[in-house]
Amino acid sequence: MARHALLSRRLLASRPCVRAATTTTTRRRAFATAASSSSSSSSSSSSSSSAPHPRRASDYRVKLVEVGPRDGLQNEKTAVPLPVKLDLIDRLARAGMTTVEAGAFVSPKWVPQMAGSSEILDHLLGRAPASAPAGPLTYSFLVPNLKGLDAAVRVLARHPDAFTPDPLPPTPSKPAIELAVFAAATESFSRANLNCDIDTSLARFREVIQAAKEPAGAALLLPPPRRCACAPTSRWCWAARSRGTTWTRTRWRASRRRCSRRGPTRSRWGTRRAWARRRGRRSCSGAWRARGCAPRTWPCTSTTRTGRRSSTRPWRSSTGSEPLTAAWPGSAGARTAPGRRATWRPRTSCTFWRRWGWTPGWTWTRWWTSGSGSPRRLGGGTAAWSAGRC
Ligand SMILES: CC(C)(COP(=O)([O-])OP(=O)([O-])OC[C@H]1O[C@@H](n2cnc3c(N)ncnc32)[C@H](O)[C@@H]1OP(=O)([O-])[O-])[C@@H](O)C(=O)NCCC(=O)NCCSC(=O)C[C@@](C)(O)CC(=O)[O-]
Repeated sequence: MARHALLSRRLLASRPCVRAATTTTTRRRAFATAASSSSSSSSSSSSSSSAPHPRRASDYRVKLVEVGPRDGLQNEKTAVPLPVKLDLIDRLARAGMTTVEAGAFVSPKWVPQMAGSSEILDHLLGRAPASAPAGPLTYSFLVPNLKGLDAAVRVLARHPDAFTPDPLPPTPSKPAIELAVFAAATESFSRANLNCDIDTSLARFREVIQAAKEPAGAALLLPPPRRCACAPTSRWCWAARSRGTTWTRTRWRASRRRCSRRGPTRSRWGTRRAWARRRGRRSCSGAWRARGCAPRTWPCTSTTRTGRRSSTRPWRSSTGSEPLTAAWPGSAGARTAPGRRATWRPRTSCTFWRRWGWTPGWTWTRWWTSGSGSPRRLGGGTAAWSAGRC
């Protein structure tokens, strides 16, 4: 499944007018990282090939974001009833996920499956604490523009005391709510996905963030970028990054023109590498830094060994200046969609993280026993979905 990854930044919804010190600090740190790296990349000095940044244990933090209820279900052709979606979200929480992307405040004409995201957020905030999942949770929702932000803030304003304001950690009875804006790295995907070009989507990005800073209404803060990745050719980007390719704003623009003009025609790894070599082996991570975001999450969406090896490359070669977090879509949700294979089977994911010394905080057994992965055990089961009985 050819997946384009998207840049998305996380907006944390917090109680109206509560400012989040940690997020601001983190935000400064994230932008400082971005600023310092963009200044170093613009000087295109060889400083980047200087001694790698000493690794710290904290650099090996991996935050797994389960996006199944959004990315997995948004592709469903038949309408998935609200109880089934809520059941999936709760089962993923019981499986030990700490951040679950539960919906998207987008146009129902574009993504009909996400039409009920307001109800989902309403339910998650309005239910009795007794029925809340066992552990602290962050629920994340995509927001593409002001209209989506407005819809989300309306729900949040109805439950001002039902969620934990940033930067306080979520508690079992008070989840954290995260709103993510997202843009694409290629013009074609931006038009297909957001009906606008990248610059317009980034302008919308800016509008949403400025609106979020309005004193009135829920204070939405811009925390460090949560998800940042590259064009369809991201795998060769990671390879180039590991060779310490530096990046300048002009190079990024030139490469983006090339990227948007001609991506690799075939998806074979070798072709992409040759394509990348002919085009100067650009690394996208510097490009995103040049745009003011430090790559924090590399979606691992490849099931091939090459893909897995290349997706670990940034972690091996990372200067350690920013903790990388990993998000991979649909490990649970995609399996739940009948007939659709997960981009990464959860068992593979578990083994993969353990091999790299990370503990994903959930186990394959807990995931499976929670029933997140078997359509038959969700809500009324697949048959009910197709029959629309639920
Ligand atoms: C962004 C828009 C809305 C622009 O779409 P547009 O048509 O340019 O927007 P518009 O302003 O012209 O509005 C068109 C209609 O949508 C309504 N509208 C406008 N905005 C909203 C909103 N926020 N919520 C609800 N309704 C909205 C608006 O009110 C209007 O309704 P009408 O007046 O015609 O009745 C549209 O392109 C859209 O919704 N796109 C969907 C994007 C999306 O959700 N894509 C899937 C997620 S990204 C993904 O899956 C990849 C990822 C992240 O998973 C990465 C990976 O997997 O690797």
